[in-house]
Amino acid sequence: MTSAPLAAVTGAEGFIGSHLTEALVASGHRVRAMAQYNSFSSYGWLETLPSDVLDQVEIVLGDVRDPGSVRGLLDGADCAYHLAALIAIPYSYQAPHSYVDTNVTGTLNVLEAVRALGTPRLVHTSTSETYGTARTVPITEDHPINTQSPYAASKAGGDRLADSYHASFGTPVVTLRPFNTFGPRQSMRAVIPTVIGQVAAGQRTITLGDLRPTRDFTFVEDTARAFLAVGTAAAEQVVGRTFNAGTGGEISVGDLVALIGKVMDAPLDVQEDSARLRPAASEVMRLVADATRLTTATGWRPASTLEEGLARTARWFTDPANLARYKTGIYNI
Ligand SMILES: C[C@H]1O[C@H](OP(=O)(O)OP(=O)(O)OC[C@H]2O[C@@H](n3cnc4c(=O)[nH]c(N)nc43)[C@H](O)[C@@H]2O)[C@@H](O)[C@@H](O)C1=O
Repeated sequence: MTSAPLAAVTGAEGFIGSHLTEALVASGHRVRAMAQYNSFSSYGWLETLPSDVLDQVEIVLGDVRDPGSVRGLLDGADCAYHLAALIAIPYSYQAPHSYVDTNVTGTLNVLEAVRALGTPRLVHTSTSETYGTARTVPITEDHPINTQSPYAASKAGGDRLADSYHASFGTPVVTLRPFNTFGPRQSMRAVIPTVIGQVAAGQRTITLGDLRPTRDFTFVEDTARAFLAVGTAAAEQVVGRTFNAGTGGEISVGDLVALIGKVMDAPLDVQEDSARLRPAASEVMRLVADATRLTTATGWRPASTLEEGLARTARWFTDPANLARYKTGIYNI
């Protein structure tokens, strides 16, 4: 009897990582999940997954900045999914060294472990932010890279390392470039949970930063399925390639607020807080995915409309049990 394939996941305790862990288990994988040690001794969102999922998950403490723990995580894995990253764009203006340590050196450590161990496949996580403000929409993978924040630069640095390892050593890496992912368990600092939280608290005037940027908001279960699709597709379809993952839909932040109001049955006004504005040349004004390459190679298509995803997200964030978890602070990852 052959045992279930083993997937090693960095960042498994985070927002997208925890959904990917569930999707991997549902599709018959065992998961070895790296959780970062912190003084709360928490395994982040992994702790909240149902026990029939956790039965298939081995949690190991580690940190992508530590080459030894990355190697231990990947040892014997059939596929590695590298999602651990610092992700908040505004904080990257304050602490750029931390972003390079985790997002660039951390990725280098994963690539080195894959090379040393001969891991059959690595799925590396990029971001739509690497494109900067779109010159043409929808954005294909051939769009120029234009990094407008230290965060985007650190992610592009990891992407370039991944490309160079494929070219130099034949490392079997696939790069997935998710557009704005949202859903249950997202950090309360992201725009959709911010608005839902304000509405749930009874506010009808919503205070945000810039209302003009447009984004392609993609429901987290669709993003998780995109990871699984590139992790399991035939090697010749995906290895050495970069794939956008997004719906192709476009909505401004201002119109998004109105849509959340519709979904939550609460007519909303919106006001701008200048303290929340990003430096003007750093804000990415337009991001919309062309995911044709991913659909052609793997058959992936988004299953949720924005409205359906928002409704599920609003239901989750208005459940007091879920909100209470954020009060500890340790789930804000
Ligand atoms: C793809 C990308 O996705 C995420 O980055 P994000 O785009 O910052 O995500 P978000 O959903 O919080 O913002 C969407 C838009 O909304 C604008 N916006 C206005 N006013 C507020 C506001 O008050 N709060 C927030 N959070 N955003 C605001 C903000 O300026 C931006 O234009 C990260 O996961 C990142 O890791 C990543 O890679």
